[in-house]
Amino acid sequence: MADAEISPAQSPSNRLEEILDASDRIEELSDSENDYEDMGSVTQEEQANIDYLESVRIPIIDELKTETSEVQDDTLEVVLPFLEGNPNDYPLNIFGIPQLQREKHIAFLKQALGDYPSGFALLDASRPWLVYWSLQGLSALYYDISQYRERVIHTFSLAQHPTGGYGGGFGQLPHLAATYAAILSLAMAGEIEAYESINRKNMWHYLGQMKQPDGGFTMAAGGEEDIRGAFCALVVMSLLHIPLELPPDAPARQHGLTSFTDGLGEWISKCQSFDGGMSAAPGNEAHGAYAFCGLGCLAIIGPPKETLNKYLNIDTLIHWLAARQCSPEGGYNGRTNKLVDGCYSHWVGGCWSIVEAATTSDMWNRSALTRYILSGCQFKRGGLIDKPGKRADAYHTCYNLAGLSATQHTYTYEATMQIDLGGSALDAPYYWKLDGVHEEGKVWDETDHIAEVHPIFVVPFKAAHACRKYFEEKEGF
Ligand SMILES: CC(C)=CCC/C(C)=C/CC/C(C)=C/COP(=O)(O)OP(=O)(O)O
Ligand SMILES: [Zn+2]
Repeated sequence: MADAEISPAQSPSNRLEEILDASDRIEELSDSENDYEDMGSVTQEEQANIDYLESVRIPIIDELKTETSEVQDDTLEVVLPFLEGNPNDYPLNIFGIPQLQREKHIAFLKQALGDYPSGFALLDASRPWLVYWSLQGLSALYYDISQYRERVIHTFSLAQHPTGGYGGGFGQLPHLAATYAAILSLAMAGEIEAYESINRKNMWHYLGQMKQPDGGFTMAAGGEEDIRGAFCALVVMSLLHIPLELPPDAPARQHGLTSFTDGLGEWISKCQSFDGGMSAAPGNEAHGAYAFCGLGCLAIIGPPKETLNKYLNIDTLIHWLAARQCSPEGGYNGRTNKLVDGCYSHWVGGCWSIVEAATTSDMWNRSALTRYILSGCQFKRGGLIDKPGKRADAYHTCYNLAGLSATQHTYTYEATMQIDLGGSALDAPYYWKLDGVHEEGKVWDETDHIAEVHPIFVVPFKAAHACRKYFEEKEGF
């Protein structure tokens, strides 16, 4: 037999080859062992070979383990029992998958809108997010949120900064993430009182301060410039019908920029990484949450078919997005070599509607994602989670449900007017239409049905549409 001693100088690929050889030979020999058994004998030499190969195979596999592969093994150990069985003992849908625990999730999100113990003071700056995640999660579950209208208006009237934009609460400096969550919450709460609580003129000036000479946006004055900034700003501008023209006091004007969209597509283009994904800022590691921000932003600037083709390499993007869907888990991870997590059901799963509006095909495994969410991400006491063993929170509840909604619906983008890429009126709220319920290969039944979620604004369609319409019909600020 060839010398199978493992030399430390061997490359991992040589070792891998050796494992595969060893495995093949063990299989061959095992087969022949069965044949010999049938014939009533197995040679001593064959048995020695089997024993030897078994003894070298295990150490080689151990040596190839890395920190990442071990965490991945640990993840499979917790996820697989949920995919193969029903450890939470939930009733099953007609496809044998745990049913959506709608009432428990509603109760969890209602609680998330209530009071918090003092230890949660650290989350104070994220208060707008807690409101948004909870309201959007409830809406996705078909729960009527109108009872929260007054509270939402009150909360955000206090969090609105006198110079524009929103902070985490009264007296806090404005931040684009808080501003994004506040505007989406107010759009969901709806009606004139909510819309009129927003100081749009100050918002225009505030956003003007965030616009950078290179085309991107910072998250706060003097803060980091990243793709979240661009997405948050464009979502707010589109929903509030903020003028595209930069305000006179915008610092970017001193660098020759006149419009909020000047240089924006080019800046987002630079965020596409070498592997096809999208990163927070040019040159960084690609991540699913940033991919959604980048694609969402391009889909607001103009029709995805035009903007994605103009600014991105769609082929490598599709390759990278598809590679985020984990096997055998079925859910998505956020970046290469990382773990499956229920929130990426939206951040990555939600990218497909935009990509499919620019291409045509159906390129992801909706039923595998559904299985992961329903089997692995429902917390026993309500709310949804990252993966089995984790605790529920409003963030994971909102984005698991948004991802589940994406698996169940198809959308179309129909621009009814010709849009100039450099100077559109950011009309995206009008152009996305619900195409229908996705039935092919479905593993969810009526008890698991989730409301449609706007593919870009991640609120109910009617909330995005009504808010934009209100401001479009209003004269001046
Ligand atoms: C609209 C808006 C403001 C969007 C922001 C979206 C968002 C969730 C950004 C987080 C991105 C990020 C690098 C997570 C890594 O976390 P990790 O290292 O804990 O997780 P991982 O291992 O899954 O990458
Ligand atoms: Zn997560």
